[in-house]
Amino acid sequence: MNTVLQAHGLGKKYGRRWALTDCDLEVPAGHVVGLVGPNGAGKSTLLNLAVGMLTPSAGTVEVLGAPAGAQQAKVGYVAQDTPTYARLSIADHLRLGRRLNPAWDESLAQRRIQHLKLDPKQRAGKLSGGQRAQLALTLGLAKRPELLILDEPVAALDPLARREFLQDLMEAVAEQELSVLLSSHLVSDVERACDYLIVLVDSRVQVSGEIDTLLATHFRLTGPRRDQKDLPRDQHVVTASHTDRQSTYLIRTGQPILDPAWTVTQLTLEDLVLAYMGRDVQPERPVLEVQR
Ligand SMILES: Nc1ncnc2c1ncn2[C@@H]1O[C@H](COP(=O)(O)OP(=O)(O)OP(=O)(O)O)[C@@H](O)[C@H]1O
Repeated sequence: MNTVLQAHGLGKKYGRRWALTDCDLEVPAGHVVGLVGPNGAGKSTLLNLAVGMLTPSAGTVEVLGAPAGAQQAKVGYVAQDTPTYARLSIADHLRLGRRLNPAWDESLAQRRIQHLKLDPKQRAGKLSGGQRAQLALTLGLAKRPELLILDEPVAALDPLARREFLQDLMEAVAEQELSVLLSSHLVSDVERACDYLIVLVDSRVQVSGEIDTLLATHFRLTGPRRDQKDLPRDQHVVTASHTDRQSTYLIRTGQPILDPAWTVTQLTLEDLVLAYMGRDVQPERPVLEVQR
């Protein structure tokens, strides 16, 4: 697999408290990857380590084949609070982008600002939260990076702006060789824009893989009560719940489910994400990567 980001045993400590511990993760090239996980899972810490804004307390992280932070011209980053310079105008921001980035795409930047109906003379400090996010996202896209890292990029946008932004992002990916890693709490946004999913809980990757493959290999089985140990070995249990008479399993398998006792239903992406987010962090049988 061609990767744009690789973390091995990665950890970050703030004072005496670990924010991320022993994290192993690979992000494949050529995808829009959605990084999903509960609050405090370590997503922002991981992304900050990946762009070199933080230094690891343990382990390593490589981006585009080099230590994090060494490829700044090729990596675009929009942090969670979409920081901009309050006293600089939008036009100043674009000027700065042009000066600092060798591959700067001025026409893309101008087009987006115009389309967003933003006044180039307006200072960033006077923009609304959503407009500021759009400015930061415009700078990230116009940099024409090889890897664009976005920490909750659409959180401050209204639903229409969110949809348009994700559309722009997908177009940019289709037009150029761009890989994207974005964190989000909104599964619907991940579903719309991403083709690859990573679920991170407590610094651990619970599942990762192409979304189509994940959806084709995860099922809900409902039927008469049955012990987990009586399931076929190729059926990896993600979650299980039982009543006196009935069992419900959420399983991963690459094999057909032949047992007629089960009612088999397909999962939505939200079902799948919630199942992995809600279960114990250390699975009985590790379910790390789903491949066909
Ligand atoms: N500057 C900091 N100082 C101390 N602890 C921190 C700091 N930043 C994050 N943490 C802690 O590290 C852990 C991981 O935080 P992080 O922000 O990486 O999680 P996250 O997955 O991005 O969460 P969210 O989805 O809420 O944004 C949390 O327990 C958080 O309290």
